[in-house]
Amino acid sequence: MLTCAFAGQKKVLAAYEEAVKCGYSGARAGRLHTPHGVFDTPMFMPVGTQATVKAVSPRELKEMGAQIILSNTYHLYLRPGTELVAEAGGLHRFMDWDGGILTDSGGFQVFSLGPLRKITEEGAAFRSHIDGSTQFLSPEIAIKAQMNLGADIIMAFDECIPYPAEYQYAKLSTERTTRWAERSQKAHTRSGQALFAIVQGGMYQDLRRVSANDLVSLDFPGYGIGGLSVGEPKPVMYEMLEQTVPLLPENKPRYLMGVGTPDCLVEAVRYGIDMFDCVFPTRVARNGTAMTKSGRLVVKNAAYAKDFLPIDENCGCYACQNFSRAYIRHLLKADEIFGLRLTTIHNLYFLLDFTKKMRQAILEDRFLSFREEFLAQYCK
Ligand SMILES: CNc1nc2c(CC[C@H]3O[C@@H](OC)[C@H](OC)[C@@H]3O)c3nc(N)[nH]c(=O)c3cc2[nH]1
Ligand SMILES: [Zn+2]
Repeated sequence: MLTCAFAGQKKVLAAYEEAVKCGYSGARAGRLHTPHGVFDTPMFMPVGTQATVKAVSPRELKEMGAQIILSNTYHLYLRPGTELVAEAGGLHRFMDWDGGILTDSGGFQVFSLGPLRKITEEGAAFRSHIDGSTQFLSPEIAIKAQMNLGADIIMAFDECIPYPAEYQYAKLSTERTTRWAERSQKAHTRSGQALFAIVQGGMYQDLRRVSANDLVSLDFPGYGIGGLSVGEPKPVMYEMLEQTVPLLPENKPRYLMGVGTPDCLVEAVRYGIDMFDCVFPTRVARNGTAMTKSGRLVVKNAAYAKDFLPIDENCGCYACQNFSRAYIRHLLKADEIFGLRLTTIHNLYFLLDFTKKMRQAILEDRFLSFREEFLAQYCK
C-alpha cells in the first residue's frame, strides 16, 4: 500500500510503500518516493561529503546501482558556501547527479570538533577546520543551508552525543535536540523536500524512548537514528536499536546514521532499519582494503603480488570483472590513483549489492536464514 502523508501544503515525499515484514524480525523491504525517483530499501547510501563520492564519478555510481548519495552541510557551508551551490542550480546540478541526495545537517561535524566548539540553546559556535574562523550553526541556519543545497531528504540540526556521556548530559542534550528538531521543522519551508528528525538519547534506554516518542509526536516524514556508531560496543548499539525502532512509525523510513560494516547492516535490518550511510567502504578502499563476504582483504599485502584472480570472483563490479589482485596491488604500491579508484568501486558495489541481496531475501521470506549464513562466514 502507498502511504503518503500530506502535512499542510508541504507534500511529504519520503512516502513509504510495500513495507513487508518477515519472520520474527522487523526486517522489511520498502520503496522510498522522492522527487528524483522511487528507491528500494534496505539501501546503502554512498557518502559524498564535499559533493563528490571520493574517486568515483556519478556515471560509475549509477552503474553500480547507487540510488541516494549523501553530502554534508557542515562542509559545503564552509566551502564553497551553500548560496553558491544554490546559484549553480542546487546540488544535483552542481555535481551532475540525478539520483536521490540526502544531506546531513552538520550536527555531527560541529560536535566532533571537540573543545573548539561552544553549544548553547541557540546553536553551536565552532572554529572552521579550513581557516580557523569562528562559525555558528543553529537549526535555522542548518535548514536554510540545506534548502539552498536542495537535497531530496534533509536532516534536522542535532547534537550527536559523544560516547561515553554522563546520564544528565545525555538527558539535557537530548531534550535540546528535540527543541532543535521543532525549530528545524518551523524553519523548513521548501516543499518537495522531506525533513527527517534524528533520535538521540546516548546509550540510555529511557532517554532513547523519550527522544523517539517526542520526535514521533512532532510527525516527521522519516527518522534518523543518531548518536550511534560513535565507539560504543556493537551489542550496545543493537540494544539501543531494540529500544528505539519499535517506537517509530512502521510506514516511515528509518535511517541508521554512520553505519557501517556488513555485519552491522544485517543486524540493523533485522531490527527494522531501512537506510544506511558510512564512510567505511570509501575510506578503507583508499588504504588498499577491499570488503568481501568473508571479511576484509588487504590487497596491498605482499601475499597478492602474484595473485592473478580478481578481488572476488563472484563480484560483478568493474574492478573484479577486469582486473587482478596483482594489478590492483601494483597500482596501490605505486601510488597510482587508478588503484584506489578500483578498490573504491569494488567496496561501494559490494555494499550496494549486499543491501540488494538483503531486500531479495526479505521479499522471498528467507531473511533470517540469509542473515545466519552471512554471519557464519563473515569474520569482523
Ligand atoms: C560514523 N558514525 C556516525 N556518523 C554519524 C553521523 C553522520 C556523520 C556525517 O559525517 C560524514 O561522514 C563522516 C557524512 O557526511 C555526509 C555523514 O553524514 C551523524 N550525523 C548527525 N547529524 N547526527 C548523529 O547523531 C550522527 C551520528 C553518527 N555516527
Ligand atoms: Zn568487485
